[in-house]
Amino acid sequence: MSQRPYIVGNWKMNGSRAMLSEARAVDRAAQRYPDVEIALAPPFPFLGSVREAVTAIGVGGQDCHTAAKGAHTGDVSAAMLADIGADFVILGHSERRRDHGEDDALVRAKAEAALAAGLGVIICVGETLEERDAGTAEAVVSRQIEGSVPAGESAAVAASRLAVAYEPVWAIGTGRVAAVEDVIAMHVAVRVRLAAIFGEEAEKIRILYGGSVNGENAASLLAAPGVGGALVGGASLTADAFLPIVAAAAQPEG
Ligand SMILES: O=C(CO)COP(=O)(O)O
Repeated sequence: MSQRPYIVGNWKMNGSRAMLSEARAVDRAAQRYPDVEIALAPPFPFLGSVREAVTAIGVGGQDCHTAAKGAHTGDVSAAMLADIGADFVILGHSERRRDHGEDDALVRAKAEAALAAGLGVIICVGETLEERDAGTAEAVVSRQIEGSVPAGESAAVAASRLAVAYEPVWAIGTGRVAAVEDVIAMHVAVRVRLAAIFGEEAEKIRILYGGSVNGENAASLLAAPGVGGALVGGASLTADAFLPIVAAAAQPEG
């Protein structure tokens, strides 16, 4: 894979202004890892401050609305994210699908809005434990890709600004990381679906793994064929926990 590995910290609904110091520490350390693309997605209230505090890493939101503006109390548009200097947005995370009833069609509409606003997009997919046990994990994830990826985009836009995060729901926040061979198989399934939509440019779309990634398991996950990076939750909340994952991405063979 030609692109740099992409290591993204999703702070979810965690943090305070005090965590700006963690973002600054990650940003300072980023200079040591020019071969890794590093980014953080803080909660909306802190997004602007983090953006102003860092220079070497990307900054993104955790959601956006489908509309550019209007009467949508509590929502944030992709245009607003772009306006404050955000680089990307995470869309369709399983926690939003669960907490806010987001379905594939809505995720796709948000992705279209975000790409139109010039942002990068990370679309999250992943099966539940019941679906994995029933042997339907690949079918579920293929269906999510088909439904939530903006197929009308040009392959060139997808190749440069779209990423997919495979995050098995049962591995998120549980300490139970997926087996490397399962991660490889799922990433192949995602890639096949993306290739059906975008043709050979789909090779360039980064597919990240997410779910209990930490400094110990990152090297073996990131060395797996087809794994273009990691979407990290709990271990992204401090620079001390996050930077070993970045270091593993710089030398994935460990
Ligand atoms: O959901 C995740 C990232 O988006 C993964 O969270 P954890 O790393 O806490 O398991």
